[in-house]
Amino acid sequence: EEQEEDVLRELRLFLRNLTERLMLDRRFKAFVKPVDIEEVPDYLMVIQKPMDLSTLLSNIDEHKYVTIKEFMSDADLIWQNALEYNPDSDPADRHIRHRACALKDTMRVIVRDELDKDFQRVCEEIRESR
Ligand SMILES: COC(=O)N1C[C@@H]2C[C@@H]3O[C@]2(Cc2nccnc23)C1
Repeated sequence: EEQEEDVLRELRLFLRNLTERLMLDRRFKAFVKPVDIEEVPDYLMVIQKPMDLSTLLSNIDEHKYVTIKEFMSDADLIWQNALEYNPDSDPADRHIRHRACALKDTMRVIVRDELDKDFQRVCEEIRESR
């Protein structure tokens, strides 16, 4: 019903604002666009489900997410993939893992501090009703 679409519109506004803030943070530059498969030819041999902030933004606009949990499942792929593909002790790998951990923590803190718990529950009820 219309009230449900009002709720989902507000969720999309929150998710776009969150994603755009992450995209503007220079620590997360490596996560803004998909890893370039021409530059990194073995990437898809290691990573089954690539994800990046621009793809998250497209998914939001395509109404893919009805709950914060669904969004976070995709968003978590970004830092999980980075930890998996860059596991070595060399400085470059350690640097991107550090940024991946900062992305994980930053997302969670913003959601905890800024997404109302009752609003989250309403979104879950909509998902369960569909
Ligand atoms: C989220 O980003 C990543 O997981 N990576 C891993 C790739 C390995 C290394 O850094 C990345 C891009 C790149 N391009 C050219 C040569 N080497 C690299 C970014």
